[in-house]
Amino acid sequence: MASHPQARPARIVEQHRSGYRVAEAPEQAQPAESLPEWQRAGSYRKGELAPEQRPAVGDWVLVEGHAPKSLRIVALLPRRSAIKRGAAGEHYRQQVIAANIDTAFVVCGLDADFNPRRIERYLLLVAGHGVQPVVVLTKADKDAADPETARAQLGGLEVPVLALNAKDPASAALLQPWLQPGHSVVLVGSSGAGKSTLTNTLLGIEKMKTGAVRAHDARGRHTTTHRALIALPSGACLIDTPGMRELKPTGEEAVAESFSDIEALAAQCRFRDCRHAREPGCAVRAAVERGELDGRRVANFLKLSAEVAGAADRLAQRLAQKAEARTPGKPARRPPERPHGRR
Ligand SMILES: Nc1nc2c(ncn2[C@@H]2O[C@H](COP(=O)(O)OP(=O)(O)OP(=O)(O)O)[C@@H](O)[C@H]2O)c(=O)[nH]1
Ligand SMILES: [Zn+2]
Repeated sequence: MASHPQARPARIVEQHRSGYRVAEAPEQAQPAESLPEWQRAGSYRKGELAPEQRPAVGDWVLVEGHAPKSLRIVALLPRRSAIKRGAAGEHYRQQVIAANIDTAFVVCGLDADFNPRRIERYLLLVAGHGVQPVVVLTKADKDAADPETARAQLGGLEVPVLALNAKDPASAALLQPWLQPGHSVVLVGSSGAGKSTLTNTLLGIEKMKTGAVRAHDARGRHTTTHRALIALPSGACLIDTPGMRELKPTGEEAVAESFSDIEALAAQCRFRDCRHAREPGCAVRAAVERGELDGRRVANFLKLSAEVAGAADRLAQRLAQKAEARTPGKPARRPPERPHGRR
């Protein structure tokens, strides 16, 4: 504020390829011009602003001027929390899904789309930084829905698991504890899970387009195409996101927190570096054999741990390269013949 005395705070409510929409009050979304360094989309090269350093939906910014002609963003304010994933592609990159979030609803249908392993992956990505995850199982009204079996398959989770009919306001009212005034909630989940249906029900009007799902696998058709922050009548802010096909970790996730049941058992394994495969005295495998722990959850824990460790290595490499590029007196680009990783 000191460097922009005329500026006013506003929140990013939509992010498009062509730019941002910001709001200074509910229902007041306006297109705003952004800083030139945020507009250079496309390939992220060394020295350029990384995608996670640009504003995302939910971010607070400072704006000057007035819509429709001269409203412009002059600064990005520090984030309280951010939900991120690893971006698709060869180079290490992060993508911010939503910023300044209190709660993440991980939405999954109680139909052919129900997949406990995918829910575990979502939970791993959204947890941490003060974001509280809640599993929301939709389509509980369908004949084939079996919330109790679904809950049993999610055994071990230490997060609330709710089953509801996203089309029914009375049923969606189960979510009210997380939709208090001033709270920000993001909806994540695969296409067709019912995120837009839930948004419309909570809003009381058909604001978001919803799509029919394919009968054979209950997958949706990616009806939602961009992220948007919506002010709910309850006073909460809700961010709907398009279904994500790929959910890569960034390397910053706390696997131990998402799988605290397995971590607690692992502390009792005979070997401290037990990989819970064939080692004698493995407490994790013993729990699986006693039927107290789902072997598929353990397999997913090992898979996700390896993915997070791999991403963490790539992140460390990127940070080292950046630090080197910033060292004064050194050329920003290394000659190609220098051996990789040397400082
Ligand atoms: N019976 C029933 N149908 C639901 C429920 N939730 C969603 N549906 C239906 O499932 C289909 C997909 O719902 P959407 O809300 O479009 O799904 P989405 O998660 O927003 O999907 P994307 O926008 O593609 O990411 C629609 O036909 C909804 O009517 C529910 O709780 N009960
Ligand atoms: Zn073990």
